[in-house]
Amino acid sequence: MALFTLVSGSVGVVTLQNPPVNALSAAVRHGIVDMMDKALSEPEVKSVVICGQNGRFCGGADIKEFGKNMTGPPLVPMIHRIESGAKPVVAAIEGIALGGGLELALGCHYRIAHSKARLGLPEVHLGLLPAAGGTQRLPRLIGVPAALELITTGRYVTAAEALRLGMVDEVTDGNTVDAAVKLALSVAGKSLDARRISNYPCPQPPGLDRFFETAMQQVRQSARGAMAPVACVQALRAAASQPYGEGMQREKELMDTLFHSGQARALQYFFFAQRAVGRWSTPSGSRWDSSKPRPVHKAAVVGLGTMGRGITVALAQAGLSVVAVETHEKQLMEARQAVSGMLERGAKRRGVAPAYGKISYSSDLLPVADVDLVIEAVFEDMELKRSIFEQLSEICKPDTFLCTNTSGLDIDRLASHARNPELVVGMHFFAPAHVMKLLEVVYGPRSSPQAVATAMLLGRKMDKVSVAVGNCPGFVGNRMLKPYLEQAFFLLEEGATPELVDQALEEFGFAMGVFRMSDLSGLDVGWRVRKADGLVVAGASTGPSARSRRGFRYSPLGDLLCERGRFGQKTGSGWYRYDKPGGRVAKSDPWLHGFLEQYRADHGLAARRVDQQEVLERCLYALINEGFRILEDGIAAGPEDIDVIYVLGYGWPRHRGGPMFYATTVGLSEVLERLEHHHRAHPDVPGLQPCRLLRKLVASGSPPVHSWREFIKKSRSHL
Ligand SMILES: CCCCCC/C=C/CC(=O)SCCNC(=O)CCNC(=O)[C@H](O)C(C)(C)COP(=O)(O)OP(=O)(O)OC[C@H]1O[C@@H](n2cnc3c(N)ncnc32)[C@H](O)[C@@H]1OP(=O)(O)O
Repeated sequence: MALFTLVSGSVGVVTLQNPPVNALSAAVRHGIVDMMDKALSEPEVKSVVICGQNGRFCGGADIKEFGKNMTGPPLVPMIHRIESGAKPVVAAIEGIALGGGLELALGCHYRIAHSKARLGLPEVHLGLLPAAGGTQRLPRLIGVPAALELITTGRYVTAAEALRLGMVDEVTDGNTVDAAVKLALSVAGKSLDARRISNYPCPQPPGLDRFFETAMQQVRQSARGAMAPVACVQALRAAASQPYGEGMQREKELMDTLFHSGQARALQYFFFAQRAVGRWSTPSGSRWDSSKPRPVHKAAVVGLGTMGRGITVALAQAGLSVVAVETHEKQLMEARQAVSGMLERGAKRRGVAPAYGKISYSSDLLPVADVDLVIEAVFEDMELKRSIFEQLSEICKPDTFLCTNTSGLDIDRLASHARNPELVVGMHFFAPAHVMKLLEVVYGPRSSPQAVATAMLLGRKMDKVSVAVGNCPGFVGNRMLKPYLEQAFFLLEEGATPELVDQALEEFGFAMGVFRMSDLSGLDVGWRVRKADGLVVAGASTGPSARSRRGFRYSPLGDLLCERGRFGQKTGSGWYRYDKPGGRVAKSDPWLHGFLEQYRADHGLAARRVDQQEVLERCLYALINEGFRILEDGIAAGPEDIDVIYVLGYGWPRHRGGPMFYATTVGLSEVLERLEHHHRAHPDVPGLQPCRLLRKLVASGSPPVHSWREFIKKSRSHL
């Protein structure tokens, strides 16, 4: 909806009304068209201001309408009517002007922004491009290179940057609508010829062809198979090389393809999934809307290794006072220096002062006595963590929340060493913790709803997407990683190479294949876990038991590399070789290939041809199958939780929506059939045995992903 009011006798103010973000739903578009007709036709109206209700200009097209039958006036002619009208129109931008909202503002003749407003064209994150003239007007206004950067990244800019770039005419700290009315009064009756952006020539970057070739190369490289960024470059190229009308036609053609694509569906699903995870629930009935978080003003981080440092920075940047504890003096000094550097770089990027003063450092635990919440981030060792929890229980206030950054240890066991087990939750961050968006909040059977709610909110404050998950070995992310890694090892035994497996996964869209990733994070991490699980048998053996544990197939390949000191990048060799310890560029390693051949010979394994499709099916479907088990077990409440964890924490390509969404695009019955096929070929691999929930979903006609939560709830008692 849109409201019309006449202000100061001659300014028509059109207010968009569609909480919470004044998205351009069909009703809003109808409202704008009607109110603009009124403003342009009524003689007493000399100029117009467009603004949004509740301090938010406009969040763009209504994403909830996509994928449905689109009705109502289309955006392009609506914006054209505003631009070509005879009366000056001023956009009063408060809060946000995003996507179609910014395109609407670009169709206005003047733009005033509040100093706290953010502007951007984020369509690329939804698998789209700004197709209401954004790709044609923005480069005409701010130049091709700046427009290209904003449109291909979807980055939001502050009002100050928008002013510098020339996107807005004025920035105000005061009342934006009042300032816009004042401007509207002053420009009434003046010529609009120089204010219609579509009439501007598009400034040509020098060496047009070369410029776009380079841009296209860079975008293709970072897009990892996503179509929208590529289409954005194509639309910008049309803006730079064709008249406005033809550019608009090209924009439309590109949008028509994107709008109906599977990638757009996946990315739009993911947009809502990131928000859905905030509405968490647990099997015991705790819920986001009935659990009140407690305020956290002061927090402590215990253990200042890589994770602890990142967590300290993220807490300080969120405005909390932090006590950072490291008992080894030398490491404390190093950590202090590293944290200061991270704060400085972060502050520079965000254009604010570094939050040095928020952090106090200590080599003992005593200063944590008055904090509201502690995050323990020491070495992944249950005994060590147990002893810290016991000490914290003595030192801290009785109501202090005790959180652990474990990536897989038993939260409930740790809680049993705390004075108040109900105040214990896991806060599993991902490295680097001040950068990565994901936080797994792990609740044990004794965690109170308030502890979960507090950790979830704290994560949001730290600019993370928090996902609540239940307690089990590996939680959600690492638990699903296990069958994925296992399949990759088995494929090597059967004839594949790390290069072949990684190439298949990277072409699928992963930032890194499984072996390059394993080299980066360190092979010793998994080795330690397998040792703790009693799976590692020292020394190479070739008997029938060498490749079997507890009656199931097991590959000792990772263990054998670790025994040889090949821990990955840090030691200069792992599944690949590197120039030096700490080197980053993975090179194919002839030693490794020889080692695999010898291994197969020792174990009587005949190498066979493994193709990319088999790599994807074995690795990804095994991972997805574990995802279904996690849903079945109630460890994650819905598929959105799993998908958010995998995209934000494990490099799953966003344009494929996450593993559970991806399964729906393949077809659940196809996933089931291929798992059955691979399980028949490898009956000693339980990870390939389709789980009951998957079978049940297929038997029920493969209902859409958004209905799984309800489906699981209803069928849990029968599973
Ligand atoms: C073939 C021709 C077709 C023509 C199609 C025309 C295409 C037009 C291009 C576009 O405009 S696409 C949309 C571009 N806009 C965006 O991508 C905005 C995305 N939103 C955000 O970045 C944030 O939501 C925000 C606006 C900055 C607000 O952030 P905040 O943290 O304050 O709140 P949220 O929890 O994110 O959102 C609150 C609530 O609002 C819902 N929502 C947000 N934006 C939209 C939107 N554009 N359409 C519909 N709904 C929106 C969001 O989902 C939350 O609701 P929920 O119920 O919790 O999910």
